[in-house]
Amino acid sequence: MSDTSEIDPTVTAELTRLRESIDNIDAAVVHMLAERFKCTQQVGVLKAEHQLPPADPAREARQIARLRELAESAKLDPAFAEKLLNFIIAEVIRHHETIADGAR
Ligand SMILES: O=C(O)C(=O)C[C@]1(C(=O)O)C=C[C@@H](O)C=C1
Repeated sequence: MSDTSEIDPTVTAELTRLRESIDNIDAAVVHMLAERFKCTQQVGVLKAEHQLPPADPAREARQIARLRELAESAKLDPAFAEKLLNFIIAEVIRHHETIADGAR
């Protein structure tokens, strides 16, 4: 059923409306992530300047616990929220390591 001419126009309109919201949300996610990475880049510079380790497992544990609680109250799968945060943090640590390598 890939031929849209066979789909009920009210269904197509509803699908379009929902996809417009999805596109707006995806744009917001990209902008929020860009802001987050701007902050973490500054953290990376600060850590490199003061010879602090790129990763802070204790901080991560607090972030994960907090995010899992937020996810639960928002009816989002806490395991998914944890995986997403870990994915983002792994990238941040990679950036921190690159900054630290450049400072040596
Ligand atoms: O808060 C820090 O120390 C950071 O470097 C930021 C951040 C994060 O992305 O939130 C990344 C790496 C650390 O292990 C913990 C948290």
